[in-house]
Amino acid sequence: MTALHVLSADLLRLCARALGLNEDHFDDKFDRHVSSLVANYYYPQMDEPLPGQLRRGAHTDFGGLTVLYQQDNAGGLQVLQGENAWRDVRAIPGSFVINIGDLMALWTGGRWVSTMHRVVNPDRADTSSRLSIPFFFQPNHDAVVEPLPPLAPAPDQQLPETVIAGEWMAMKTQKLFAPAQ
Ligand SMILES: O=C(O)CCC(=O)C(=O)O
Ligand SMILES: [Fe+2]
Repeated sequence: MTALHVLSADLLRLCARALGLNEDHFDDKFDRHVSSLVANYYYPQMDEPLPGQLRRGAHTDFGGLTVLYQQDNAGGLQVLQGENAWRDVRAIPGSFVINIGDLMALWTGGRWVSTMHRVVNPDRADTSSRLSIPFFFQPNHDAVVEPLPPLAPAPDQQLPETVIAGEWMAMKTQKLFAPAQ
């Protein structure tokens, strides 16, 4: 957990530099970060999935950045490229996948995209399980998140103007666990 935090903090400094900011720009937004390390275990699919059922439905991650380990050679993770092209993200041994989360997207006025991703079902003959371990690097609960000057929201983005990080994450979590309509 410490190593993941150190890595994420390094990535955040790189993000700040890439945005033309001082590298410590995000420090006071993450000095009481509420990050989590999660293990996703996907059971072997012995029965045929229901129509439209995925191993993991399409979503964006809620927070700042995600550092994702996925089990070597398991496959299944896909990211949305453009409007409707899903692209496989193969596991490269010894590497992590880094996702931009909703709050980082908001900081950049939508110029950096909060990656829509999903996990598709294996072939019917493939009854292996799958493991992934994301580290969700989440800002302080009370961090105010809004587009960084001079990054006004890009006109084609449907992003809120400003959010409190904790409120945003609570709202997204509630939606995630809400019964299907
Ligand atoms: O299992 C994966 O590769 C992705 C997991 C994921 O997207 C998540 O936990 O938010
Ligand atoms: Fe995710």
